[in-house]
Amino acid sequence: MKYLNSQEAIQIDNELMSETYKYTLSQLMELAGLSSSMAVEKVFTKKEKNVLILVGPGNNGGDGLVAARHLSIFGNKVYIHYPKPNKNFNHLLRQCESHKVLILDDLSNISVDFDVVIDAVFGFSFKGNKKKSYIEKYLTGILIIKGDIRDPFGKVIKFLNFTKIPIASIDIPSGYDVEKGNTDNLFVPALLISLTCPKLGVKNFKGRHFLGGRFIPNELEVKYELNTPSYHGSEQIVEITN
Ligand SMILES: NC(=O)C1=CN([C@@H]2O[C@H](COP(=O)(O)OP(=O)(O)OC[C@H]3O[C@@H](n4cnc5c(N)ncnc54)[C@H](O)[C@@H]3O)[C@@H](O)[C@H]2O)[C@@H](O)CC1
Ligand SMILES: [K+]
Repeated sequence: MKYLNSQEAIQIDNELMSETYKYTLSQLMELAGLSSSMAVEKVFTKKEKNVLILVGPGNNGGDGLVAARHLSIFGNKVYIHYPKPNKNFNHLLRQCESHKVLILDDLSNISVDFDVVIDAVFGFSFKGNKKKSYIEKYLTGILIIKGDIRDPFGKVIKFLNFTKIPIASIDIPSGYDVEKGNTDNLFVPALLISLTCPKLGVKNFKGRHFLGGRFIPNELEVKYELNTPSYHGSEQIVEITN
């Protein structure tokens, strides 16, 4: 199967929503979030789990909001930490609320015993700024997160780095370089749900790895030589084995 570079991931996303293929973002996000929630259910089999979802500012965060709704509908107790709400996704937030998803404002003082934390902070549009963080290291002598992640998300990635709760990442672990991967020695998730196709940065990922987002027309599959594994029957996810 092909592993996408950042340019290809953006290009395929744009093509899906072009005049040729006419998908809307809402449709793609619904399928991305649904498949992510199904992979979490498959791997974390406990009933009525406590699930925490860390929601970022872009479309990866939107996938997280959709997953939150489905996981709640599946019978879990779902909380979201959503420090910078995106007004484009107000409808998704309202749907979460109406499906009893709770909002957790503060990550520093958690009283719930979570079974899994879902990383829906950044996807394929994450940009680190190495130069600035190396200057900071030179000035302070300390380098905790080298990727220069702007707050409030610096704190969220720090939480992922230190937590003992198993992590499930949507599309790519947040803070990883989309092409070079975990160059900053960040957390390693137990589960990864790649959408469309995995990104180059997770080529050496060793945990449970699923492909989701079953929306690629065959013409695009052929054009980009994706060679994705076949989904079975009505399944929305397929496990990738190395
Ligand atoms: N075709 C696909 O595969 C689909 C992808 N979707 C999702 O969309 C994601 C890509 O979404 P977007 O392009 O909106 O971008 P992301 O969700 O990857 O993140 C962009 C946001 O992160 C912020 N950001 C980037 N670098 C930062 C830094 N160093 N510090 C702080 N903030 C930073 C940006 O300001 C922007 O708000 C994919 O990874 C996937 O999860 C789905 O929603 C729909 C279909
Ligand atoms: K992510």
